[in-house]
Amino acid sequence: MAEPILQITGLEKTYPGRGAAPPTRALENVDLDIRKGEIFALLGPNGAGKTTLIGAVCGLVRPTGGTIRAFGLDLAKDWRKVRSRIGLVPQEMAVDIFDTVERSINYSRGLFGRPADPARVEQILRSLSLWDKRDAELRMLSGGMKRRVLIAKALAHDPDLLFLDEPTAGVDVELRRDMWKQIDLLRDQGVTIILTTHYIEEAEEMADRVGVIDKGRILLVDDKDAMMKSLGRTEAQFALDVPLHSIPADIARDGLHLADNGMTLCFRGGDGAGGGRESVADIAQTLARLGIRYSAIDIRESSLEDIFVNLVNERPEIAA
Ligand SMILES: Nc1ncnc2c1ncn2[C@@H]1O[C@H](COP(=O)(O)OP(=O)(O)OP(=O)(O)O)[C@@H](O)[C@H]1O
Repeated sequence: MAEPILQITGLEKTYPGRGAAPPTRALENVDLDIRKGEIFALLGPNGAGKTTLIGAVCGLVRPTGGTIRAFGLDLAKDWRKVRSRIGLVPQEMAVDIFDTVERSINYSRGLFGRPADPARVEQILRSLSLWDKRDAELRMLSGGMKRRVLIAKALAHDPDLLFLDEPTAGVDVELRRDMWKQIDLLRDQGVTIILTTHYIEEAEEMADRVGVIDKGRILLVDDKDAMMKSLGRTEAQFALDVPLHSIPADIARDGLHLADNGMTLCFRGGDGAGGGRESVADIAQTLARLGIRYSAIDIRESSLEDIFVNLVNERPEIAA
């Protein structure tokens, strides 16, 4: 197999403690390979280490251990070459706010050694609906427009690897749609994309692979579809007409319990590949045969969000 576009091995980051605060081990022995051209979603709760991981690859955070290789180069040795091929859309703007939109995009392009290319810059600005604002000072822009500028700045030097840190947190629907259009376009151009998101449905829709990180450790990395198949579950709730005091032996199985004082029969099980639905059909038929009536069945397949929450919650605490 071709060498991954990004190869992270044994990455460690411990932030030193300040005053009475102890040091924080933000990344613990992180191994991660990113394939060329994929969209990889990194999911994790607040403080999991997502921004630290991105920061380490983008040179904003100095790792305390491990190695990072990108494009076949060692980041520690060929820092400039590697960084010139990486784009980063950070969570917040940390730029000269008196600059104009166009100047700041041109600056970003020049920063990574790309020759001036007004046509390309115009294309980027137009694709993000920023062309009309090109002469506006950044400080005059709305929050949403600032986010668009951050994306434009990250794209200005045509990176091969793009990081988006919480790209759609707090943005309006229109910007979110534009953002995903952009990401689709970039994917078609062969750009590799790594994003962190709290909107798990977006990862579900867009990502090829998903990694779950919690407390500085990677818990799981898998193809999204495979993950949803192997960890997905079917959930069903039967709203009973008359309460049951116990589960009849004929339908007894793992994942079945009563709730609402016996008024709801709940099932959770299956394999995310249809097995759960068969069980639900079987339960429904048996209830009918036993003359146990119900007014409704509420059935749903678990989402990536459920899988993520379960993974993070089920993880045993690591002894300090
Ligand atoms: N500069 C810093 N100094 C000390 N501790 C830090 C620093 N930056 C982050 N941390 C700590 O490192 C841990 C990981 O933080 P990080 O920002 O990487 O998490 P995250 O997954 O990006 O969280 P969020 O989803 O809230 O952005 C947290 O415990 C955080 O408090």
